[in-house]
Amino acid sequence: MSSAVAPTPEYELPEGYTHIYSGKVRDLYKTPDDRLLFVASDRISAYDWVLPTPIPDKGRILTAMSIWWFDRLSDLVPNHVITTNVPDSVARRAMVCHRLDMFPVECVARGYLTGSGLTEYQAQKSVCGVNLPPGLKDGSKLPKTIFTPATKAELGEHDENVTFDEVVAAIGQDEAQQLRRLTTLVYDRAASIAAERGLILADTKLEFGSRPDGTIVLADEVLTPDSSRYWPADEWEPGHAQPSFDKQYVRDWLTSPASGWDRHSGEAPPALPDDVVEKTRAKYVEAYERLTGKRFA
Ligand SMILES: CCOC(=O)Cn1cc(-c2ncnc(N)c2C#N)cn1
Repeated sequence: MSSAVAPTPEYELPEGYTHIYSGKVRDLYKTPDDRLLFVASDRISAYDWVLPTPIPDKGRILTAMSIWWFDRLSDLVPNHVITTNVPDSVARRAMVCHRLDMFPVECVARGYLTGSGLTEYQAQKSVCGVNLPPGLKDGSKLPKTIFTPATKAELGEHDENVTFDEVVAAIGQDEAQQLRRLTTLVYDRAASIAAERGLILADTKLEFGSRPDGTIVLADEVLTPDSSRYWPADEWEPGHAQPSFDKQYVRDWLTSPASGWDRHSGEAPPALPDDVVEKTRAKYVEAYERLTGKRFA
C-alpha cells in the first residue's frame, strides 16, 4: 500500500479500546480508562511506502529499545510511559501512555549532515535557519549538534523543515527554547552512549507534549531506527550516503533488478524475499543488543 493510505491495524484488542490513529508503522488507541495505547507493528516502510512484508518482532524490538532509552533519559526529562502491562495480543510491542497536549513540532536534532538537512544546506548553506560552515558533505559530522525542527506532515507527506523563529511563532518563546534545549540534550546523551557501542547516531526525531500543569514530557517512541538514523561507526565515510544500519538490505534489494520494481514508477513495491526479511530482523536484534547489552529474547 502506498504511504498515503493508513494501514489497517493487525492486532485485535479487547472491548473498550478505540482505534484513534495509524501511522505507517504504528497505531494509537484510546484505552478503557482514557489513556493511550501506543502499538509498534512489524510493518516496515521504505521509499515512502509501507512494504507488504512484515519484519517479525520489529515492533517488539523497537518498543524494548524505546523503553530502554526512556529509562536512560529520565533524569533529563520525564516521559509519557505509564506501563508496559498491555493486552496479550500486543504483548511487548505496546506501551500505555499518559494523554498529553502534543506540541505541533517534530523536534529533530542532528549531529551529522544528511537527508533533508543536506539538501537544504546544499541550496543555502544553512538548515532551518542555522548557518553551517562551507565544505560539508553527505555524512559530515557537524561542528555542534543543531536543532532542526519540522512541521508534522499528513500521512504520506514529508515533514517540512521550519526555523526556530517559526516554532516560537507557533508555541511561544519559552516553550520553543525548552524544546530546543531538551532535544539537543537528549540527542547528545544518546549519541554519546551509541558511540560507546560503535554506532553513530546521525540524527533523531523526538515528540514532546505537556501535562495540564505545563510540564514538558518526552512522548512518542524515542531513539529507534524508525525515528533516528543509526550508522555503523566503522563504515562511516563522509561524501556519500551512509549505509542505514537497519534498512540497507531492504533498500538494496528493492533497488536491485531482482525486485523487478522501479521506485519512481508509482507502483507499490513487491513482497520481500525471506532472506531479506531474516537479515533485516537480525539487524534490528543487533541494534538492540549492541545498544542495551541485553539479549533480545
Ligand atoms: C501512531 C503513533 O502516534 C504518532 O505517530 C504521533 N502521536 C502521538 C500522540 C500523542 N497524543 C497524546 N498523548 C501522547 N502521549 C501522544 C504520544 N506519543 C498523538 N499522535
